[in-house]
Amino acid sequence: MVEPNQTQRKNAESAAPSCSPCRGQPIRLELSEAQALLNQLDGWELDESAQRIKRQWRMADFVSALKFFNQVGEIAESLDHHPDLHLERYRHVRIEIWTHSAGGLTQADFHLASRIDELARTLGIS
Ligand SMILES: C[C@H](O)[C@H](O)[C@H]1CNC2=NC(N)=NC(=O)C2=N1
Repeated sequence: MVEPNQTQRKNAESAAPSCSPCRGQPIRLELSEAQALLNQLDGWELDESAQRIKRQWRMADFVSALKFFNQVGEIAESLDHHPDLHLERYRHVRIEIWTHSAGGLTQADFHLASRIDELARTLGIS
């Protein structure tokens, strides 16, 4: 299958209802809704406040971690939804996602997380 280019992907994402919190009034999820969506992801968990989701990976090395973050950044830009990226102790990465404008979790966070999972699987780091 031919992969869509960045513009095609952006157009497709613009039509995706899961990204509406990025553009309109963000709808904050109830805890039970967030937990149900969390169950569909690989390795993500709620943080202590239950207002964010987070996942961590150990990369091969520092450069691999930076490359991973660059690719995550491209996904974030295409969705206009941006995660908090942490790189500590040489190769330990942690990503936290929440919707700033909602002060908590929305569907857009889970959509972004699933795209990051897809990338991680492609890179063989899941
Ligand atoms: C103007 C722009 O669309 C908004 O600031 C977007 C950008 N990326 C974002 N990312 C996240 N995680 N939450 C937001 O509320 C958010 N808002």
